[in-house]
Amino acid sequence: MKFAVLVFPGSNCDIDCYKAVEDCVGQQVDYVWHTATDLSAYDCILVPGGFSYGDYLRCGAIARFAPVMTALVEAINQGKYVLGICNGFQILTEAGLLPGALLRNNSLKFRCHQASLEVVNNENPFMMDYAKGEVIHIPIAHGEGNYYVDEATLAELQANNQILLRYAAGTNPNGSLDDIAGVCNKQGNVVGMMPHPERAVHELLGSADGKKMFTSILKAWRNEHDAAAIR
Ligand SMILES: NC(=O)CC[C@H](N)C(=O)O
Repeated sequence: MKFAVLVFPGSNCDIDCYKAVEDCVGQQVDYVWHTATDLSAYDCILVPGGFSYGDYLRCGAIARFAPVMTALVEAINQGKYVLGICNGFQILTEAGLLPGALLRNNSLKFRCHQASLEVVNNENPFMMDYAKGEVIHIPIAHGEGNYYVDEATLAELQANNQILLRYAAGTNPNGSLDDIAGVCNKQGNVVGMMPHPERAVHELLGSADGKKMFTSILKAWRNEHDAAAIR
């Protein structure tokens, strides 16, 4: 399985994502610059956190126009796996690849601390190794993580089981609607989340709870490919 980590001017979690792939699943991984126009070599594309284009206009609002985004849409349409983390999540919503928008935290402060999350859906390919209802600890670090969707879209997300992660009851750090910390698209191959699983891949970092996102996606990819080989 081959991973890509997209790099925009201002990305600052690209190295963490790269190392997390190496450490958690030992698979091939490349950095892919925002000007790239071909992602056909990759099975899973990580859109890392940071401050792409300095967060000017709005977080993710400029990155969505980068040349690599056309290739990303193609990859998504081919069913490849995409995980947007923090600024990556913001970029995916700005690009219309995930529903909703990330508004300023209701505190108007940048929040940077360990967060407790509840696994809402473990049927998604990125979530298979977690148990449904499990509480996990993954850090957050954002100023604009306040997830918002209109009422009709929220009902759709709930009905389609597209909410993957919620902040544990009473711990919502940013005002997100319905305590939402992570969602997927209707097809399930595109996931966006504000917490940083790549920063929680070893006990030495304070938690290893993010590791299963990487092991899950490898397992999902292998299952899919074994099934294809049998057919
Ligand atoms: N860690 C991040 O990716 C931060 C995202 C964005 N710059 C924010 O502050 O909301």
